[in-house]
Amino acid sequence: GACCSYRLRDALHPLWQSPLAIPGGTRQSPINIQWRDSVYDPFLKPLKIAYDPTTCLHIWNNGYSFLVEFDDSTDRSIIVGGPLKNQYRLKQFHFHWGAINDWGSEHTVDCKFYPAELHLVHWNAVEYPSFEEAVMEGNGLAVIGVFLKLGARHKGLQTLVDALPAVRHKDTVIEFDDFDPSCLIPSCPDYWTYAGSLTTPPLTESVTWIIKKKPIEVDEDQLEAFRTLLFTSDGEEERRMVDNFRPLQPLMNRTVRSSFR
Ligand SMILES: NS(=O)(=O)c1ccc2oc(NC(=O)c3ccccc3)nc2c1
Ligand SMILES: [Zn+2]
Repeated sequence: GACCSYRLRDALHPLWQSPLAIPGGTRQSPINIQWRDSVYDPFLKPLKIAYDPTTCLHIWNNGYSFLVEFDDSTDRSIIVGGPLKNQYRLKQFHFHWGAINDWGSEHTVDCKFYPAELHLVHWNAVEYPSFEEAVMEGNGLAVIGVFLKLGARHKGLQTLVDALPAVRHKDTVIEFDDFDPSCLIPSCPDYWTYAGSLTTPPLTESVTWIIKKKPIEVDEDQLEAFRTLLFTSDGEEERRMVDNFRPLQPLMNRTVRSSFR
């Protein structure tokens, strides 16, 4: 493959005892985005993002990452347009990161890792009654991926970082309200999009991925704050929450489209 031997790394990857391949898996994520192989699609619309900060509920450490969850009982926080035929409701957002700045993202661009990657997870509430139903359907989910790169301190991220000590251990949760995650999304409209899957169990092939071309900048202290979280519960032997990203998966019979020339 372009950057690495997928299967073996996936099968051996400590974090996910995933089978060598998902039975019949033809659209697994993450993937390497080879810029020159992506195909400009002039019919792709701009992505419209409309989040209501009052739908923000809480932050919790689920033992894989830390998630900020939203009230998805109405259409108050949605995305529409882009490659999507329906509007999708925001369910949660979370991050993936490395032990050091040389790696951490799930997707790569021309085989380059970023130190972290943000995922904003949405579900198709037009066609399905719940997230749990949508997660089983090919067009059930839409995840916006945003790369984080080392640079200037990110003011919007800092409110999140300040809350992390309270969710250091697995299965801890704190109330978190009035946060608008659109402050974490670059204003540049350019994105790549492809048909993929969840990158942690259940690994279902239900995700339309929308990967922003431009990264956001965060500083070293903010990345280090992510690395103070733990995979383990209070009282267990501490294991630092780092390298919570899945190995690259084969592109197989897929094309990555770009919204930009
Ligand atoms: N790295 S990923 O591909 O974005 C990814 C991977 C696996 C995921 O499982 C869930 N489940 C919920 O959010 C959920 C939240 C509340 C209730 C039920 C499910 N979201 C995921 C996103
Ligand atoms: Zn993720």
